[in-house]
Amino acid sequence: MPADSALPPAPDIVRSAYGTLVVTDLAEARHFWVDLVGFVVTEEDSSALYLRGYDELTHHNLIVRAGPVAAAGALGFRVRSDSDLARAEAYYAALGCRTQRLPAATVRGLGEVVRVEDPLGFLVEFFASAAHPERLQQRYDLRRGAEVARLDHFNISVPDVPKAQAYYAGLGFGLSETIEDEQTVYAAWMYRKQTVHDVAFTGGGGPRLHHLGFFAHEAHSVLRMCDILGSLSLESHIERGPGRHGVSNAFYVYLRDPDGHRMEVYTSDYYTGDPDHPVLRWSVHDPRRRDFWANPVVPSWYSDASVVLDLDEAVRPVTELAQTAEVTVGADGFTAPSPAPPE
Ligand SMILES: O=S(=O)(O)c1ccc(O)c(O)c1
Ligand SMILES: [Fe+2]
Repeated sequence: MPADSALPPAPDIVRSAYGTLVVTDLAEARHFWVDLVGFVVTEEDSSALYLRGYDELTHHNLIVRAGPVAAAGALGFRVRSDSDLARAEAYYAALGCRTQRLPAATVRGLGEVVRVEDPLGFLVEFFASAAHPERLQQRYDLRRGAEVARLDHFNISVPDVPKAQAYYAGLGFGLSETIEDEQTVYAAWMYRKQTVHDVAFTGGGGPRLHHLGFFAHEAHSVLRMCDILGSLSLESHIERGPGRHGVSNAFYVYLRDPDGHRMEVYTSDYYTGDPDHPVLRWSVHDPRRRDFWANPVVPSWYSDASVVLDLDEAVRPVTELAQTAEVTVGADGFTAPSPAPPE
């Protein structure tokens, strides 16, 4: 990767805005994401759903589209202006990445989009303009399920966390929290909007999408989501939690959709907008880091993630973890952690 100084200016990314999931049964997926979780349908046709949360003022936070293999498609970032689309093309070309400029409305509800295979192997899309559907922020009468407000973050599984951290730092992302020891950074959380993260890295085989994090305003929405699934004997969709994260301080639950794609209902993290915002570094030996009450992290949360597509819709090969695995070191409630080093 060329030194940052040799690169043209990076696009000005405002926030993580939408994820794209390929599902093998669209009707089954619609039941999960719309009927159960409660997303609003902005538009739909026989091949795709365009879904948004109740706070989202652009066209969608999630595209769910039918395909032969369950996989993650593009991760969508909002950029500040149209000129950032040209910046994105030049920036990624200088990184040696394949890019495409898509005419307006190629991605439903958006203006022109620059689609890129990024250096970590993920498909990302940059958009500056979007349609504004009906504003639903105060339509409490319509809210259902987890009452999802908007997309909050992408969590990606990567074989080399420091490489991912350096790449996103080059895009101007701030660092809010890490999990580390003297030898390794096991996970990191980075942001453009002024909260804990727009993107986070989980050490593991990659490129894979670990989860899409969706913000809800109230902790009771996390609990209500779990109660709804229990009432319907669909508790198998609940993978991890509910609980309180150590990192981010958010209250959370993780669900798996019918194809195994992971989503998080996430609420109550914190502000990171000051220029000197200090990084919070967690010891990998601290059992409270991933669940503040030290409830165990289930093994599947570390092992499972969604494969990702490239510009040609082919599934990307997965490179195995290239650093020490957190589960072999950390206190996760299911492995005997190695003794903490002497103080
Ligand atoms: O499990 S962690 O506390 O590390 C965590 C923190 C924030 C997240 O969004 C997440 O998915 C996981
Ligand atoms: Fe998350």
